[in-house]
Amino acid sequence: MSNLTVVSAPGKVLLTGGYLILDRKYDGIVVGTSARFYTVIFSGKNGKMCVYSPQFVDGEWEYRVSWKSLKDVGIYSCELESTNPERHNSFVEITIKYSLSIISRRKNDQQFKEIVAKGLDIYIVGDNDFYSQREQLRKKNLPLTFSSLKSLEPFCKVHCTLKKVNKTGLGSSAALITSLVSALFVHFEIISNKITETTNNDRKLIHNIAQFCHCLAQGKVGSGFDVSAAIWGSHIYKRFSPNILKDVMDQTVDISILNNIIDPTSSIWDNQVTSFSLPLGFKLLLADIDAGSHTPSMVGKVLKWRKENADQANTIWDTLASHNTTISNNLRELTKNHEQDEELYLNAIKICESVKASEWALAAERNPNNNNIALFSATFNTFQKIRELLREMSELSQVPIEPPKQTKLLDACNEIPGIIMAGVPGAGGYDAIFCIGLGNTFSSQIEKLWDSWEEMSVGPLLSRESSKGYMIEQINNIPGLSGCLNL
Ligand SMILES: Nc1ncnc2c1ncn2[C@@H]1O[C@H](COP(=O)(O)OP(=O)(O)O)[C@@H](O)[C@H]1O
Ligand SMILES: C[C@@](O)(CCOP(=O)(O)OP(=O)(O)O)CC(=O)O
Repeated sequence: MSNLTVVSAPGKVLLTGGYLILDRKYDGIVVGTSARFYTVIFSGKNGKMCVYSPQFVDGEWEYRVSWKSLKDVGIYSCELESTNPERHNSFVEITIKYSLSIISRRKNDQQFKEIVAKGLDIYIVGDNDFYSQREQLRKKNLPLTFSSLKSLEPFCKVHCTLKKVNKTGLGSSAALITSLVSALFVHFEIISNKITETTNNDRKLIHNIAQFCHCLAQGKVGSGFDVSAAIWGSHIYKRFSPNILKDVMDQTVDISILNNIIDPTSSIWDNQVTSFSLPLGFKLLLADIDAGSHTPSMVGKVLKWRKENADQANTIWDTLASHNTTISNNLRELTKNHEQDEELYLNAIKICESVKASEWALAAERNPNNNNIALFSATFNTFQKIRELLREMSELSQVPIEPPKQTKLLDACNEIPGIIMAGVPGAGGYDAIFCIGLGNTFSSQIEKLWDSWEEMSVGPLLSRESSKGYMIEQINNIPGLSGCLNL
């Protein structure tokens, strides 16, 4: 068994399907980000489970591990007792407790007990993009730009506690839990430590456990798209039935029952992962807006409105779903077209990257032999219709999903040549925007627009799309990782 394990998991952006994906009838496009969480595990020495998040003030938790024997012979549940009862990180505690309990069920051997008895040192860090870097840049007198962000050290300190940190909405808890579960399962050799040998059942096992831990830590069974992105990277997501986890959402759950439920061969899991990634030449840019919205209360209000206005809501939901499907079909067709005739496809990108999307229909007429241009134009128009419906939802439910201030900013982004989709990710609100453009020339113009936008403070993020899910890493291949662990 190796003494050192490193596993990373990506953040997420929900491009289509906000609110709809809470309902198993609908799906949505979720993309993985290049921003990742890293869990690093070393075999310990002092018999304790020590967890360090060096980016944070007070980011240290120390636990004594004990095993509670359950009714059947050989079934143990792991108990963690904090050596400092004033410090708690329930997301981390729940994840370690249930991961070790399930590992013990699957690896009831001497070696496992010896390793746990020695203790573990666990380090958790997230790429800078997960947390707002405005304060760091202000302290260094740097403007809020891509190049200032690039000048920050990797995994830089945020100078505050985890409770106070401003998150950017990339799904820190899902990426953290997924990287922690998978690192523990790799460390104890339940799943292979070679990414090339990772089987689909390995991913399913980690997925099921991470969904359970995330739901328990959040105190509710959510749609789970963020954990799914951390496991599989970009894909088209259809949720699992909430009933699968409803009855085990309890800290006193019987581990043998839980172990059966999370088993990858269990037929109860009905989530669907359809492979998807952005077509070649598409580039995703993200920005965090210094305003903030409270997602859970927005979700609660939208769902209440839907319940009270079922007919009207179902028409909007179904129309949105059909537009969302058009977007994913178009993008998948474009990927196929690129594979079949690269020259024609690249030519379409070249033509469209220097023209505003509202003029692509004309370009398509002028180039009738290149149907990629018509597909770009149709994708832009369909996404505009999706935005219209989200604004209608906003008005009817009185929830600012795409509020007027965001509309103004997104419309300005669409004026830049090459932009094919500009929208509010996930639940929407004032938190964030995304832009997807063709080719390379739009990035600098978007940066200028965001920098000069006066109505709101638009903070670019460095993340791009990365279609990969969780990965087993070598510590020295990740710039800045070993340095930030203060080893
Ligand atoms: N770097 C980190 N180290 C340890 N725990 C973390 C870290 N980042 C996030 N967390 C855990 O995730 C929780 C945040 O979860 P949540 O509010 O659901 O955020 P998000 O919407 O980003 O997923 C924190 O309270 C903490 O328990
Ligand atoms: C409304 C939703 O469908 C999408 C919310 O997406 P966000 O990306 O906005 O979520 P948070 O990370 O919780 O802020 C609710 C859900 O599916 O959980």
